Amino acid sequence: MEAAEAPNYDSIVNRDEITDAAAAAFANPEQVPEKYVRTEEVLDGVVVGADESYELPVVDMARLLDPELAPSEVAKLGDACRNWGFFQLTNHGVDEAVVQRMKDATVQFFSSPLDSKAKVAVRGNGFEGFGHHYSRASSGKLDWAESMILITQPVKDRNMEMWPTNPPTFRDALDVYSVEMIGLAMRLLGFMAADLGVEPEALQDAFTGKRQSMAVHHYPPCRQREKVMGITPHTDGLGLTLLLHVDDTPGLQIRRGGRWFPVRPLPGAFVVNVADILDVLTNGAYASVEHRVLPDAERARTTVVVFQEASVGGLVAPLPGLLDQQGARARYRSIEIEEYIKGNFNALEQGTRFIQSLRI
Ligand SMILES: O=C(O)CCC(=O)C(=O)O
Ligand SMILES: [Fe+2]
Repeated sequence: MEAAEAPNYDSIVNRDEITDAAAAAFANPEQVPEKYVRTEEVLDGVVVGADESYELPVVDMARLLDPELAPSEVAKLGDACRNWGFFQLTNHGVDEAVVQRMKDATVQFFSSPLDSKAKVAVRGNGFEGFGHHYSRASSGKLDWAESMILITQPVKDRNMEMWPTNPPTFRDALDVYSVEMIGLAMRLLGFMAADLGVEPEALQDAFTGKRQSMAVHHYPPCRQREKVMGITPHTDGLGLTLLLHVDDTPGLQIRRGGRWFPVRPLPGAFVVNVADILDVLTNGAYASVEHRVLPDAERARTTVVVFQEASVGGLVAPLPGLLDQQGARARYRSIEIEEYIKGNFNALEQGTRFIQSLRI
């Protein structure tokens, strides 16, 4: 593979270790150390309340796979990707045992003592390992969460010394899960292609053999919810994101028209979202939308998130087939994937959005 197709995620992200002090803070939901206090950010934007009825898009994989029901379900999928950038996916067809093993291993990993988790702690400017999520240099504040990030595919890109051995089931659970998620992503991309009016391969090829990384997040409860952020508002920088709720604790919020819409997790569903590269591939037809996490006051929340990278011939660019078919002009300029990854992480740290700078 050419160098341009295997971007290096290290040295471009800044992640803080989970120190003894951080672990102690997370274990005490009553008190919030100054390093985590960011009330102004939390209160930026109205949260749509439980009293207002709204329906986040739900897409049913069983209907997508049914030839009779597919056309209307593909339209629903397309509508979700264009107008929300997010949907919940029901009847996803992923082996329940695989999902359960991943959930169990994740819960066991986070409930083990800090010195055990710290065996795979982030190192230097490393992207992978156990630590805080990305730190925003500009604010100096930290997210109220502990996260572990790993590169999972292709297998040759794995950094096995960063893969936990405790619990002993973790590595195998993740290995099997990561393969299932590629399959799920490819099926979804086929239906997205149908919505976009291009051949399935036109979109799927952009993801085939590309990198997959994953994050497991644990958001401890916090009684002073208005003070802390579980994850800073951001858009996802890669292609497609597949999120699994390990429990039924809510916390994820999606920005729409200046307001935050809480996701009400449906039992057994995945939350799928369009990330920045898919926004570019579709020439802006699909929207990569800002989201954040607020921790719950009472209950911990744990998620497993898979990120699929994409590029076309080493470039992040609108799909040529899509532009031809629409006779449209490109809304984004093309950029090499390596350069894109660097720019994206840099922008994330500064609190800006890299794909804005690619707009023509
Ligand atoms: O845990 C969540 O609900 C969201 C995580 C997320 O946005 C991310 O990892 O990019
Ligand atoms: Fe995200």
